[in-house]
Amino acid sequence: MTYSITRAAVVGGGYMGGGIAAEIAGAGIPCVLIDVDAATARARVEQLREETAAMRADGRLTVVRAAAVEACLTAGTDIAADVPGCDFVLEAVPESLPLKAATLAAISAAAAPSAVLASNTSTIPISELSAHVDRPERFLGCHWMNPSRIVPGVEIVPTGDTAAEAVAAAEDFHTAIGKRPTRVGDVPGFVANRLQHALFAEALRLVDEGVASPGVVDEVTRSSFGYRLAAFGPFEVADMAGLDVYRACLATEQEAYGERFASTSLLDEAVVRGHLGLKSGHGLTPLAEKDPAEVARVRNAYFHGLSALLASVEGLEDLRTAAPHPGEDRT
Ligand SMILES: NC(=O)c1ccc[n+]([C@@H]2O[C@H](COP(=O)([O-])OP(=O)(O)OC[C@H]3O[C@@H](n4cnc5c(N)ncnc54)[C@H](O)[C@@H]3O)[C@@H](O)[C@H]2O)c1
Repeated sequence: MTYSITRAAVVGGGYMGGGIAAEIAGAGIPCVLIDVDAATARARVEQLREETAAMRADGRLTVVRAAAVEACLTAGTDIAADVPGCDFVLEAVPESLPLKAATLAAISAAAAPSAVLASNTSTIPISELSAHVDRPERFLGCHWMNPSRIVPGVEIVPTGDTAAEAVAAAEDFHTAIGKRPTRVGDVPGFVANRLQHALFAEALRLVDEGVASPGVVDEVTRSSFGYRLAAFGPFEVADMAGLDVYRACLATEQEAYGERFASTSLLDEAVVRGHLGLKSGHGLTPLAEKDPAEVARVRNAYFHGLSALLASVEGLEDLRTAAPHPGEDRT
């Protein structure tokens, strides 16, 4: 039987937890927000209600969703009082192992045995946290992305102990509230942050080596490969560019920068078999098997749409213009 989530709690109502609680409530599921104390939770819920009204006024939220936030989002008192009646409890306190361990232990002690418990940790392996809950079979990672009220992706991270039913419940729940859950393995940083942080670590090295300033790294990223990433993932991009091309590029970079740029057997074997991506009709993703003209048409439609969108977003360029420091005379 499918596990039904009819009442949820989010513990830690900060930047992420507040938005997550509002999203759950916006889908019509009663959600209680718990923070360090009742007054903090009340203030945060009030702020989320104001944010919801502003989003509604801007046309970025439907009347139904805004009304659901109003009706379903409440401020809690504490874990012991509010967690027992919930089927799903998400921990979203700051990224500190001891703090998360203590919070999860308190949640676990208060929760019904059948409740699904989750952590929104960005990088801590879920198996390290699962030692602090009584029922590891009901515990997993549910990693939302920032800003949580808009970005659809949620990484679902089971451990070796998580029961299949709890994983299915978390996936069904996130789908039902309008998110795009994706199951991934339990490693530090999971998939999203391991990729993001690899990019950031390399960006730091480029600046450190004097190759480019932070502003130049950002501009190159935005104006080149960053353009693609909302529509095409790295494997699809490689299939479009040519897997032999990517392998040759990696070989040059491996020679210069070492093992972190090494190819793997997945890419090597594809190239040896002549599976070079779109140009050979076989690659690492279904996109490689599509009609190249159709891929180009869809890709270009997306690029043109993105160009128009970027040009239409008011204030975007202002974010990149250095503002005078308070008291600084720029006249
Ligand atoms: N900020 C991001 O972009 C982002 C994105 C994805 C995931 N995350 C993860 O989400 C989690 C929360 O991050 P954040 O950015 O929302 O942090 P935050 O500092 O904005 O919010 C943390 C909240 O937890 C509350 N809190 C602290 N101790 C508590 C306790 N003992 N009991 C209850 N509440 C407590 C704080 O008062 C605060 O409201 C972290 O694990 C972080 O890594 C963050």
